[in-house]
Amino acid sequence: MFNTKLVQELNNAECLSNETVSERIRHRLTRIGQPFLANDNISKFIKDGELDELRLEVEDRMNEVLQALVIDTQNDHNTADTARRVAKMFINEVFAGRYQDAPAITTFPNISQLNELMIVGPIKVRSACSHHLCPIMGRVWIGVLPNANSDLIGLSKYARLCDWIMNRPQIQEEAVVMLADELEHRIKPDGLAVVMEADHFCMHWRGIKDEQSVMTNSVMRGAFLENEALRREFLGLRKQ
Ligand SMILES: Nc1nc2c(ncn2[C@@H]2O[C@H](COP(=O)(O)OP(=O)(O)OP(=O)(O)O)[C@@H](O)[C@H]2O)c(=O)[nH]1
Repeated sequence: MFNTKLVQELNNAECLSNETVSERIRHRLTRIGQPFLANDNISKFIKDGELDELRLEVEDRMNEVLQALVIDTQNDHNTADTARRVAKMFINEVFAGRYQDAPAITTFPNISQLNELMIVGPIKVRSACSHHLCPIMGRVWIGVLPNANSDLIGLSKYARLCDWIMNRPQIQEEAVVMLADELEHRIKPDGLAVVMEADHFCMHWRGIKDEQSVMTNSVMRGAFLENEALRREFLGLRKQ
């Protein structure tokens, strides 16, 4: 049961407090025990206008990071505006999948009762690893085995969903599972397969500096798990 008096009191307390916007949002999340890990979406907890405030707060803190790196942002024309650019990039672009609602996905009934394997890909994916915030660049293939009761979604929506999931700090193993969960929930197919193949710049650019290695992982659900021939067909067609 919604306690309107309590909600009102909490809203009043928020208005009166000196909290920063990130503290306000964090308190809303912790109050109800909602996780806010790097690859969680928290859009439902952000009120109108607060994303602009959040961007300004990230800009301030990014400026502090640059100060701590002993970069003279006052006199260096190249970095004078870097904090603002980075904050905008994090909130509006590369981590937007944390702060924005899921893309609108129209579903269509499976009138023709399609029950054949369908493959979409390669879909280009871009993300950043949760450990170093270095880029991850890769490709995804999705296999769907619909049934008569499945909902069909438009082709472009596979790429939009990938974008939404990957525009967060991620690790690849969790990203494929998140993507599979979203697709399964929306399409309700008999089988679902997701394969991701990605370059991790935390390995290429820094650290071990291995240019060659690529990580490939997959999630197989339903018919793709039970039916080896179907799985082989999907993996074979993906290679082509
Ligand atoms: N399993 C997994 N590991 C990842 C992913 N992205 C980056 N990593 C790895 O995460 C690890 C972080 O390891 P740490 O040992 O804590 O960090 P580090 O000392 O900077 O590691 P080095 O990269 O070996 O220098 C590194 O081995 C990365 O290569 C991912 O998507 N999945």
